[in-house]
Amino acid sequence: MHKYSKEIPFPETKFFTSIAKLEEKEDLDSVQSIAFMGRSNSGKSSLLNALSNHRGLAKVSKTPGKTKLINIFRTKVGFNLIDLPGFGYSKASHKEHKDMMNLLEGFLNSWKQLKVLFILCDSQREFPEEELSTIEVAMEKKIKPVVIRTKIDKLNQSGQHKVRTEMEDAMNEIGVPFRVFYISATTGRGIGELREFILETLGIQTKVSKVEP
Ligand SMILES: Nc1nc2c(ncn2[C@@H]2O[C@H](COP(=O)(O)OP(=O)(O)OP(=O)(O)O)[C@@H](O)[C@H]2O)c(=O)[nH]1
Ligand SMILES: [Mg+2]
Repeated sequence: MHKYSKEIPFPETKFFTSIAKLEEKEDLDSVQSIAFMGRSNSGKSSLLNALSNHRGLAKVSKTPGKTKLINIFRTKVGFNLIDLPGFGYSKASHKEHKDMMNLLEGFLNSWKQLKVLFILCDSQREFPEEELSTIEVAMEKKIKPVVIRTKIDKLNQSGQHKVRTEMEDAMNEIGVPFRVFYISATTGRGIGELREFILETLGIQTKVSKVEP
């Protein structure tokens, strides 16, 4: 049994593989998995790097639509961190958007050991209806949906307050509470708390055993 402290929780997260289609998944979904979905440019790859404390792990880009494949990273304790392709970037055609949404839906339908679906949304943007429906879809499928409002460093106090209110309204709209994290991959805000949540949800022991003096 690996024992991690909260401060250094995902050491040795490594790139495992990429797949373009769900038909290629074979038994990749036989270990516990958490996935990150969200619009292009919402900060999925940046968050993965911040969580694993590994700057160059997932490719970060100023050009939206960088991550087109399902990128699978694996931690030493054997769980998958999945960087899903971003959707909804302006240059994508209608067909590309549809294909991407089908891929994401197929993912939710077929990935066996998916424990948490993180839905990322840039704090500077309004929370979209499509993401709200995704929360409901995940709940129906008994996958825990968790919203992550990213790039919180870009907002002042009143802006942050507005984002919190927006999420309260979203919960009222669907009538079921869900967990929300407010994070910044740039300053590290909320990252520790998020790590703790992930490890607890996956049942991975977070306490480091005391070494005898
Ligand atoms: N200020 C700030 N910028 C951020 C933060 N997280 C990401 N960014 C920036 O946002 C842009 C997009 O980040 P990515 O992590 O590549 O976004 P993505 O969701 O993986 O995008 P796709 O791969 O296109 O789907 C980059 O320019 C990042 O540097 C953050 O917490 N704060
Ligand atoms: Mg990306």
